[in-house]
Amino acid sequence: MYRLAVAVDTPQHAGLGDVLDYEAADAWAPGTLVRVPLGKRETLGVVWQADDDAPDASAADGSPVVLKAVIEALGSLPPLPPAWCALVSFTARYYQRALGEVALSVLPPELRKLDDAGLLKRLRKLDKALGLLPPPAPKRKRKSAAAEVAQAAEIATELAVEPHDTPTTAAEAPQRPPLTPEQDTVLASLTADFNAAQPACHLLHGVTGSGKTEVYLRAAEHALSIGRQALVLVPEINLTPQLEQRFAERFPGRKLVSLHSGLTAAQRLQNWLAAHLGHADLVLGTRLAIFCPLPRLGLIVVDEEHDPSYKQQDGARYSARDLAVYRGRLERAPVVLGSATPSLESWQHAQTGRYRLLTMAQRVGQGVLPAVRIIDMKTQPRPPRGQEPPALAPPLLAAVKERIERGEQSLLFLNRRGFAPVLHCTACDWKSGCPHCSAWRVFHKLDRTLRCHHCGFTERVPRACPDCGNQDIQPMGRGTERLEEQMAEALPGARVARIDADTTRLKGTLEQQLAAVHAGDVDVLIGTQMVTKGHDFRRVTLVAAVNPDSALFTADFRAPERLFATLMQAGGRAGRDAEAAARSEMWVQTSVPEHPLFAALRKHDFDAFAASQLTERDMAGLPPFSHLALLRCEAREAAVAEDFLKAARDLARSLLPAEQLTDVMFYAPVPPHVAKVAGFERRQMLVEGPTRPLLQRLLAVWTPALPALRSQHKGIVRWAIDVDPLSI
Ligand SMILES: Nc1ncnc2c1ncn2[C@@H]1O[C@H](COP(=O)(O)OP(=O)(O)OP(=O)(O)O)[C@@H](O)[C@H]1O
Ligand SMILES: [Zn+2]
Repeated sequence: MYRLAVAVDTPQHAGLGDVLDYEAADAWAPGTLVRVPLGKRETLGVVWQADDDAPDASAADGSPVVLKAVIEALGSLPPLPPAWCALVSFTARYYQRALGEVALSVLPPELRKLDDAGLLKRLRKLDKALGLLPPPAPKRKRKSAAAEVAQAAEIATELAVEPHDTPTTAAEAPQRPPLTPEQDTVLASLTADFNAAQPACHLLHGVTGSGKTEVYLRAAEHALSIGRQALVLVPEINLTPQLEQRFAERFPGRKLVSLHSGLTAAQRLQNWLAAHLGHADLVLGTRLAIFCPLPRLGLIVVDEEHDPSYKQQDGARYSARDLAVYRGRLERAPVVLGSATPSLESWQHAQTGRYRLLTMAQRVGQGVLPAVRIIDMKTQPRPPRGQEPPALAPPLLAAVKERIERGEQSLLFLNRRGFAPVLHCTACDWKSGCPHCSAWRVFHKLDRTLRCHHCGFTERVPRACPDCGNQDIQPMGRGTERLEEQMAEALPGARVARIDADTTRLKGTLEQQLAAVHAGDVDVLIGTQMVTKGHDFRRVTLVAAVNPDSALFTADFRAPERLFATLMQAGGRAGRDAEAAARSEMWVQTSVPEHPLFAALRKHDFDAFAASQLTERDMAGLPPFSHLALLRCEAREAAVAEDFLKAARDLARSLLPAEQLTDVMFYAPVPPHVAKVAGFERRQMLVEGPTRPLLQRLLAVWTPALPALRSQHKGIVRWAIDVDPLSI
């Protein structure tokens, strides 16, 4: 019998250690999926280590330990590669989570339901879909570890590593535009790096419309041409269909799969299998795709690398962008981080030479960036008493009308969905608060509901004020739904459309709506962030940020960086067609026009903006000049949450060696932006270390001590550590 150390998803902080030992008749290779008993359940695990030499274990007191037996190995599947195990180990360690939790959470959920026979069926189905010969039926009984390893290797070679004969000849040669000189330079630098002993991480800083996607396509083409696989990450699911289409057109006859949360469980498993077995040449996906095993990985692209959605916001709060850099090093694959507005972290790495900076400063063709107009809302004429100001200042409305007359499109960006962010009573000043959260409930007019965007609590809009019975309750402020209504009124005859999370709930609607925009069936498009990223709109010549200020008035030190990126991205949707570029405009309505970010925006000067922000960060000792972790917790009562955080701080101080006590800074526990959600008070405490290793050393001793501390603080319902937190 063999002893296998297996990673299983034990409850968080159960104190069971990282892996559990089981016995098996075969020494299954590390990375093999197994079904094992856990308590009364049967669960999926990943073999982490197989020990040939220690069949009889004994406890510290000398009595033999009785190990539970592995129920079944999913031997039809080649083991997950060592690089996958290494990436998962690193993620667990760095982000302070249990190994098994990370390992299991990044596998397709469908795998948990399958036994080996079921898995074999899926594999057969996949082979049939790909027109491949069925794999040899793996022997169920294995005789020795050596035979097992040999067989695994055999299966791996047969299934995974051999490139498959794909009917490339039948496919029409795709159209490839000749590269611009900038693209050419960038690409030469990238392709040269494929031969490097240790390929670099590249930061591709290319203005919007400079043709970054074309660079990704060519780099992927190079990777494929040398028999490797390419992994391309995008921030949002809604960008995958478009990119998928561009890649599919460019690589006819190649197998391309996508991985994102919008797929059905069965699709996700199929695509993951195709990648893991090496059948897929290209994998396109959102952040979860960073964990997709790829036996021939040769290139990782992270598009819009600055985008916050690369950070997972629950469970293991990993940054897929940062893990891409790590994975590239691990698997010796070049990494390309692309953005028109890189994160200041990546930008700083490029300045210090840790990343290789590649620049594309010109738009493709004769394209120029839109002229930026900042409207000072303080100087706009005041509306009559009791009325709200119009959504668009008069000069902006006139500019939109002009576009409509010319048959051009305008895009109005408002990052707030619903009709109005709050309803209020004109008599007693009642407001539509959420009873469970410290937030307003948003008025959605279409279905006449009040909805909390934090806990989901939804009610019909009351006919009269719940407090005083007054019938006159009014919307305050403006969301996309209301903006759409107001634009339809202000622009009679215009075709106004709206794209946000509410209009795109049904599968396929987003694609339809975008197609209508591309086809020119829309004059004025209203949307949230969703429409500002990545889209290659050819008819848009005016983009307006209707109310961007709210993004600035938060305590988060990244607020200006984020708003600048959002506005640059949004502006980047205008004038993408060279012919119309010269008359394209980006309008910004703000009551703080003096903010330096608007001056930089007007000049499209990312470098200057980044330099000034970095100086401020350096002076304030904020990232990237320091490293942060955030301890969050929730309790019914705020005092309980605060006491826990204070106790955790004292504990951390006691764990730090005396000479480092002054290096690590603990901020006071504070409520986050929304302090109460679904009835629980949230509090958080920021820990700041001068270097990553120092902070990591503290976390490595601190986190394991927190479960015991929590049990002394009875009211704590949840706690978690967020390493490199993005929103504070
Ligand atoms: N070498 C080229 N010759 C002609 N057209 C090109 C070339 N490269 C890219 N294009 C076209 O230019 C447009 C903009 O390119 P692309 O979408 O790749 O820009 P981008 O840098 O990714 O922009 P964004 O950051 O705004 O998403 C696309 O329509 C693309 O097809
Ligand atoms: Zn709520």
